[in-house]
Amino acid sequence: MIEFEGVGHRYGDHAVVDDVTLRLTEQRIAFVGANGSGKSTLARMINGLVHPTSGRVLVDGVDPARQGRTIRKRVGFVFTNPDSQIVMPTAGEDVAFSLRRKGIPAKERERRAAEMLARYGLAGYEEHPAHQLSGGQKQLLALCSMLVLDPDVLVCDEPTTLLDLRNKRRFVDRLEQLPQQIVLATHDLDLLDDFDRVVVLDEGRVAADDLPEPALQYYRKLIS
Ligand SMILES: Nc1ncnc2c1ncn2[C@@H]1O[C@H](COP(=O)(O)OP(=O)(O)OP(=O)(O)O)[C@@H](O)[C@H]1O
Repeated sequence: MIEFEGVGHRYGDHAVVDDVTLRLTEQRIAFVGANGSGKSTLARMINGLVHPTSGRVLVDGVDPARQGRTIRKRVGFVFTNPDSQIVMPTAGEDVAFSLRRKGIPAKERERRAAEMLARYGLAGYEEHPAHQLSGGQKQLLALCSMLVLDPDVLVCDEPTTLLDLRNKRRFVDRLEQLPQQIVLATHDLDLLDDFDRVVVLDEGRVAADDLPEPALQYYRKLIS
């Protein structure tokens, strides 16, 4: 369970998140809101990339602001731009690199990397230069490199912005099949029909928190 308890965040005098209290127990949760409404800031707090300036966040009782290393083993984060996440020259090496601290022999790391790539539509791409993959393939590679670590929770910050419509759909279909709890910050409202819960943010506050249909209806009115 992910808990936000009276969470606020300020940059200087500017409050970008203001008194957010949420208990997130559902499997598929989305944060939506206008540009600058605080989606990324909240999402980043779940794995300790950003710390609250007031209140606290707990993930299964662990505070990411205090136990960042522990939390990052349990919470995987997929960024908007996969180039910021891809660190190795080839796709296979990139996925295998994630496993470097697990004490797994090199051959087994390679095998697991190939298996993960195959599962996400990148079979045979082990030797492919990672930076020559298409935008959509890079998104999938970033996802593979995260999922190979088998996190409990997956936080995705606008992971579909570089994808065409078909790949957006595919990406979200794949997310939906995962056993992990997923928190997705997104502007792609059409992808959220099957989500369990949509939290609408407005100027750093929770403006609506509901099933996708009523929450998105509220949001569309808010921005019209
Ligand atoms: N490092 C920073 N320093 C100062 N202000 C920041 C910093 N990071 C974010 N902000 C501000 O915090 C506010 C919320 O930003 P955030 O990225 O959480 O919004 P968002 O809802 O994810 O927006 P978008 O949809 O544009 O990605 C914005 O006004 C942004 O300018």
